[in-house]
Amino acid sequence: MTQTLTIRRPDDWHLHLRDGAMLQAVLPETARHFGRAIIMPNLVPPVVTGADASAYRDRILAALPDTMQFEPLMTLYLTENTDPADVAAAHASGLIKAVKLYPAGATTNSSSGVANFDKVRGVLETMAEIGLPLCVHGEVTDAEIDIFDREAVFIDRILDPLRRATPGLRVVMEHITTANGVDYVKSNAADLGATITTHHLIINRNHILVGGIKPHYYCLPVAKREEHRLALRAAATSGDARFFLGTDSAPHTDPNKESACGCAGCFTATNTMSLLAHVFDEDGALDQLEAFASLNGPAFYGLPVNQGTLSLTRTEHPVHVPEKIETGDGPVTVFDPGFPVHWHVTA
Ligand SMILES: NC(=O)N[C@@H](CC(=O)O)C(=O)O
Ligand SMILES: [Zn+2]
Ligand SMILES: [Zn+2]
Repeated sequence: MTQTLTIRRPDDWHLHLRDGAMLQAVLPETARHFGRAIIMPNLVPPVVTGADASAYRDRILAALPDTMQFEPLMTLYLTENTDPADVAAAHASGLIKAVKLYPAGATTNSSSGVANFDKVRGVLETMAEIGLPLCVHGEVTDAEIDIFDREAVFIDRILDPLRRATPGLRVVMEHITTANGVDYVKSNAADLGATITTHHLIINRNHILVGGIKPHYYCLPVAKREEHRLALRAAATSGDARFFLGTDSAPHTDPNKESACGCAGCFTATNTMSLLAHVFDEDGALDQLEAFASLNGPAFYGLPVNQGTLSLTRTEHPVHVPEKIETGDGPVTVFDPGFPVHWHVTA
């Protein structure tokens, strides 16, 4: 049976575009379907100042094919030396839409992140005053904390005290992976939101480890138990405006993933919208896909929804997705859900 769904053009509220040859190759994969994306600043070296963000934005727009329309929403990488005045100026000019907090050492390219939270208090207070959201990679890095507990411990030890110390600060918990994250968002007011990735709606930790290790399913925060995946699905498909799509599409070349010390990150830009339609269809929630992918994010960030629409059609034959995309840095494997997907992006 053929079935069609038309939604407002979606946005991606957490995206890694990288730079140079990788940027050139992955940008069209997102711009084909998405109107805007929050661009993660974890380049090497990171995007720290307004001047860095302006130059990176120019490189993104230069890499955008003429036939495509896409607006990069820039962010700054919070360091212990970040200048509140520079942040305020970059926000006032419209250049940046958020600041990103990486606990030092938590994930890919996070060595310049925050270790001593007292050092960023001034920036956070400025952000609360001007209404600029803080996007948070929510994992503690303490060696003695089990990697599967790092998100839950972060909420208790870092995030909740930080929010209490900075009233009015708007926070997005990025790529939540646990029921603890879902519950924490739900138990708070509208100044707290969360992004959920496509892959965390599909895989649990068994997918990574059972029957042989699957490097292309390894990302941070690492996928958790099935009960957590189900909590994420319930949140994403609920229509609750505090939950919205952030794919965390994070390209790494195959040699860097398929190695003795493989990089963290799943590349989902190519097939995210097909996968989401599949997931929402499976849960009988197709009518909530637009809220999750196209409406809730702009509402949180105080931006208008996109003009234009995206249509998806369910057909008898499954979608063909390339196994890899070629980049100037080497091949990048596209996330494979491990089941056939029948929802095609058709317009
Ligand atoms: N999610 C990941 O596993 N990796 C991201 C970093 C991040 O979002 O934590 C990356 O930049 O590769
Ligand atoms: Zn992260
Ligand atoms: Zn990310």
